[in-house]
Amino acid sequence: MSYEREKIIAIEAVLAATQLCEQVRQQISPAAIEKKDKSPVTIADYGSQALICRALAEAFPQDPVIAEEEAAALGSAEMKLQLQQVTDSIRQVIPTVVPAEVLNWIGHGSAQSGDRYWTLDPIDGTKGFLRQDQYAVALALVEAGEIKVGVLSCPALSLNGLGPGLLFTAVRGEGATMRSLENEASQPIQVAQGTQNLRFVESVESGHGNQSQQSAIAQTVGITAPSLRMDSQAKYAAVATGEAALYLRLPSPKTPDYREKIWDHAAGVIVVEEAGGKVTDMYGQKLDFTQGAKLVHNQGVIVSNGRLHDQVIAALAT
Ligand SMILES: Nc1ncnc2c1ncn2[C@@H]1O[C@H](COP(=O)(O)O)[C@@H](OP(=O)(O)O)[C@H]1O
Ligand SMILES: [Mg+2]
Ligand SMILES: [Mg+2]
Ligand SMILES: [Mg+2]
Repeated sequence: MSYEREKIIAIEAVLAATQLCEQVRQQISPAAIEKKDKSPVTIADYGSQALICRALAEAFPQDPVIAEEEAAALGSAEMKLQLQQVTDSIRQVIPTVVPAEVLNWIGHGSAQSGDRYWTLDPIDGTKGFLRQDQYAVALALVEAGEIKVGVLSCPALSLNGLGPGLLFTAVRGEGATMRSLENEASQPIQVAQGTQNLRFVESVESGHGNQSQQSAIAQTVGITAPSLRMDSQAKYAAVATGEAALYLRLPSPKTPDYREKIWDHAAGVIVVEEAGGKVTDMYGQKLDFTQGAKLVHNQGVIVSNGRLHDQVIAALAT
């Protein structure tokens, strides 16, 4: 089966959402709203989710969407001003939009499961976005547990003389490509083949991983360079393009029972796999995208150029 239409709609939606995020980031310094779990969210997270969910609902009305943000949080009485700000940010794209529609579109992303579903992170790396650092807009299509399409926009990323602002796309069996956000011309990407750029990437946020264990494992497999710390799924892009050989995300000792969210990985995983790399959990198991919003059967995420993978899993087992 061809996924051409899915790819085109996903790219168009992610580009529109990226533009909204960049406008929010550049016009005003984005303010953080605190969610129930104490993590931050912004006007741009909600605006991005609304735009992408609207596009998916229109093009693929049967497809469930499992997205990060919740309409109920933005729809409460004390959030009236923020809902208006989200609506205003969307008005630049859809002049007639009203707040109730915005809430409906965001709510379209509240699916819990599906055999064929989309998963969306409207802004991945919200903490990076707030620091004017790396962030991503990440959208993927999953069918029967297999990621089929991934679109990953990294508005603050520069690589190989392109950017800032890169878009990564992958379709299962068709390879992965990269282009600048401004220019449609795309080029195939590949993970590092030899020993060039023998370094690893990890989160900026120390609470999203185990940095001391990550350094120790990297050293065990022969990586002596200090880590490149980056917010968001831009880390997957770094491995997919050969900028880094490895991305390590081991469970934080502060949150040992944390389970990774599917939208934090799906788009990045297919981009790396189609660029020739490998992704598993810390035990070498495939990430299981059949269990709803969380990767309940997996812990830790190891992303590599393939060549280093078995060594890393072996080092973690000792
Ligand atoms: N204790 C934890 N361990 C691992 N990931 C966590 C975490 N708490 C939050 N996260 C996730 O880490 C993501 C950011 O990853 P990174 O640190 O690689 O930039 C967040 O995505 P959002 O920013 O979309 O909320 C959030 O889902
Ligand atoms: Mg979040
Ligand atoms: Mg995220
Ligand atoms: Mg997010």
